[in-house]
Amino acid sequence: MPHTLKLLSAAEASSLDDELRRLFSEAQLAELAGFAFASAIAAEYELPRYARVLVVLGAGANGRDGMAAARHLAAFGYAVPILRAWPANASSYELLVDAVFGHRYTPPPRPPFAALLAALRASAVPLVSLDVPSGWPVDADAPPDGAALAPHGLVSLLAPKRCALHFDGAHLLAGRHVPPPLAARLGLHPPHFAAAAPFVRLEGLRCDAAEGRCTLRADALPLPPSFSAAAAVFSACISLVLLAYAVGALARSECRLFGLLWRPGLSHARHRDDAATRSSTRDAGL
Ligand SMILES: NC(=O)C1=CN([C@@H]2O[C@H](COP(=O)(O)OP(=O)(O)OC[C@H]3O[C@@H](n4cnc5c(N)ncnc54)[C@H](O)[C@@H]3O)[C@@H](O)[C@H]2O)[C@@H](O)CC1
Repeated sequence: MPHTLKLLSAAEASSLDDELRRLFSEAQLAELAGFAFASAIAAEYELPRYARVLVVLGAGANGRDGMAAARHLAAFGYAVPILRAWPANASSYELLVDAVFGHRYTPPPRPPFAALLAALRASAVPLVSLDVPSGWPVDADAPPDGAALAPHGLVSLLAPKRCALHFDGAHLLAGRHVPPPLAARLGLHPPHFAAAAPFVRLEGLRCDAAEGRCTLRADALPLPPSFSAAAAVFSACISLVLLAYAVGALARSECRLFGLLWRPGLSHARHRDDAATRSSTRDAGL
């Protein structure tokens, strides 16, 4: 069964924020999102290929979480400098991280952000956006125009936003700190995350803008623990049966090779023949 992802509108994303702010402090939210974002980036943009990273921050919570992600990326071994302005050597970086706007952006961009988005758009360095590609209208039914950012990757936070319908690059989902009862109440329906991973790659994702939904191919998701345990037991049983069969076949072929094939009927017959031979030999006085 394919898994249908819940896509949040800007209003639904804001309600989720309000719920989370009742449960966590701002600092906790930043750390949880920052670590999850950084872990997803590190998995998709591995060291040493993407060692030099430029994280571009906005003034809202998306920028705050981007700052925390930058700190975690630095702890993972990436080189993430702290700069006050767009650097002259931006093209020498190996990865750009867009944490300018999240789901509370309303177009069009005001100065100085219009110039910043244009610089990000013009760069040939791979770009990954956090939660929302900055400048994309969150609830848009149509794909963004040609002047919008075209990120290589998108790491959605907690649930993809509606505009993700129009994104067809590498898509990951980060953050699993929505308590399950709250996720159920909001109908978030998150996919299964592997073990303790704070993110999941949305491989096999198919978004249909006309239907207004994104589905994940069932076989592309990590299996829930109960399924993987059952699968492990099942495959162990199959392996044992095959092994036993192979050992039996090998033993039979070895026996044949040395003329030792044991067949109950045959061995009894031989035994009888031997006994008959012995008694006739005795009778004959030999
Ligand atoms: N850590 C967590 O668990 C959570 C983090 N969240 C993050 O917080 C983000 C939402 O944060 P915010 O509500 O602060 O909003 P944003 O981070 O989207 O930024 C809003 C900021 O951008 C400015 N802005 C909006 N439109 C603009 C325009 N046209 N031109 C110039 N400036 C503009 C606003 O004045 C405000 O300062 C989410 O996208 C997500 O990244 C939230 O989803 C809540 C949960």
